[in-house]
Amino acid sequence: MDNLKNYRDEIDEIDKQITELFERRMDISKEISRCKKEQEIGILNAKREEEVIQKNLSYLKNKDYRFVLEGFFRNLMNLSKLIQNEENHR
Ligand SMILES: O=C(O)C(=O)C[C@]1(C(=O)O)C=C[C@@H](O)C=C1
Repeated sequence: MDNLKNYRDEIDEIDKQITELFERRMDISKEISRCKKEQEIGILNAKREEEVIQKNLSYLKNKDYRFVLEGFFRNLMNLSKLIQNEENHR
C-alpha cells in the first residue's frame, strides 16, 4: 500500500473543506466591512481578535498545536482585514 499517496489524498480532501470554509469566512468578513463602513467603525478590533484566538485555543484537543493554531488565526485574521480593506476601497 502506498501510504504517502493515501495521506496526500486525505490532505487534498481536508484542504477542499478548508477552502470552502475559508471562502464562507471571507464572504462574511466582507459583509462585516460593509457594516463597519456604514457605522464608521475602523476595521481592526484587537479585543475581538484575542477572543477569537482564545476561543479556538480552547477547542484544541492536542495542546502541542497551541502555538501554530494561534499563528494560523493571526494570519487568517490578517487576510480577513486585507479583504475588508480591499472591499472598502472599491
Ligand atoms: O469581528 C470583526 O469585527 C471582524 O471584522 C472580523 C475579524 C475576523 O476576521 O475575525 C477581522 C478583523 C477584526 O480585527 C476582528 C475580527
